[in-house]
Amino acid sequence: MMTTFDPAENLAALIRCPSVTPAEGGALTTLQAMLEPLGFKIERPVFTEEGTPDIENLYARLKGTGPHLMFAGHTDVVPTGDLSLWKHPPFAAVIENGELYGRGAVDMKGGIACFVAATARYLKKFPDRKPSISFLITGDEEGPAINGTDKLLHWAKAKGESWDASLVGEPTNPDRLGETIKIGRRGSVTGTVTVHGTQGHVAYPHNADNPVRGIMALLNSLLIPAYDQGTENFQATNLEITSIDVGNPATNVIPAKAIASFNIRFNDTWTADTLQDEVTRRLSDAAQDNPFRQDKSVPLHYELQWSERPSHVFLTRNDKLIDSLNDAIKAVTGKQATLSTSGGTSDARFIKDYCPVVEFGLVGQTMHMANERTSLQDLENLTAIYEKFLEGFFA
Ligand SMILES: N[C@@H](CCC[C@H](NC(=O)CCC(=O)O)C(=O)O)C(=O)O
Ligand SMILES: [Zn+2]
Ligand SMILES: [Zn+2]
Repeated sequence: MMTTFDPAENLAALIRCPSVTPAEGGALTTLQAMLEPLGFKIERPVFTEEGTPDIENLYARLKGTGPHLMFAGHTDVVPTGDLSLWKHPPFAAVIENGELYGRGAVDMKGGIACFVAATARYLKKFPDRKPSISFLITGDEEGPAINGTDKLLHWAKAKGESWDASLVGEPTNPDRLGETIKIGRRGSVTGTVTVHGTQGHVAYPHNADNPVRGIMALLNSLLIPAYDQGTENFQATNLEITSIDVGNPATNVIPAKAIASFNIRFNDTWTADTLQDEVTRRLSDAAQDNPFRQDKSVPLHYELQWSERPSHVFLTRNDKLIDSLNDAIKAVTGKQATLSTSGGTSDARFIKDYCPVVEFGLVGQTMHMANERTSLQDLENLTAIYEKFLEGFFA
């Protein structure tokens, strides 16, 4: 039987499972082995959808009386990237100088490890209480997120489950534990622009049509002017160009086409639809008025494609939940957390339709990077915060 009181041991066991989306990698089995001895009943539904990988998920349920708290998160992790950049192998869970290294250490196997340790400690401290707790954990958050939390919530509700509150353990703190609670997230859309030109000799550009000249003006129009100045609850909308590709190894050939991808994180000035309309309009205007193209008699030939389903902007602010979480944070760290909607999106966007939800986890500085790591002290403190939160929730 696993001992689950130590968050660092829990995290090390989870990190040793190479669960890069969509692989389960043993992570859910390891979590199951931690939760079963605590009295949880475990189910492992697999969801499928054409065109996406099958995904394993886990729903663990401790039936009790009173309100029902859902701990939510994901065991899948992003790829390691270049292994030579890692000080320690990404799935070895090495501890050095009080820090535990490994892919998923903060995003977000660390949060799950602390959920488990806090629950184990709480149950030991109050053996006569019968709290109602569930773990809703997916293996598809970092990927398309189609066979994960969204379907798991629907599946559990269809079985008669309902929740009074949810705590998501994503790494919400930028620098220090206790700084930030997330109360919503920006939206996200991803697009690709392809400009078709005419390949030719670089010394005879009049016989060719250079698509790089075309795409420069299109991309410029996507960056300037700014989309907005930010709103009460959200940062300004931001577009990042993530790739520009012409597939051209030669220095004396004008390429036939240029392809660029971009991602926009947007605030509540926009919906995904209105933002996509704005992008379409900007591209159309820039295609007609392009200072870089020499022969403007031929219209610029380009196409725009949207990839993935958009993530919508949302707010989850629930003052009662925030106050009780802040009480726990203050008791452990002495800090009063500020409320934020910055950073990436999260599965709270699905949970908010079922119950009040709040997000709080480790320090996220190294998430998705080489040498992802967390301090052991933060793991202890986060466990203490979650335990205090449980005490308040079930008081
Ligand atoms: N591609 C997926 C969702 C991807 C979610 C991902 N979230 C994070 O990295 C969390 C970071 C944070 O907590 O700030 C993202 O924002 O890209 C989909 O579209 O469904
Ligand atoms: Zn995450
Ligand atoms: Zn992530």
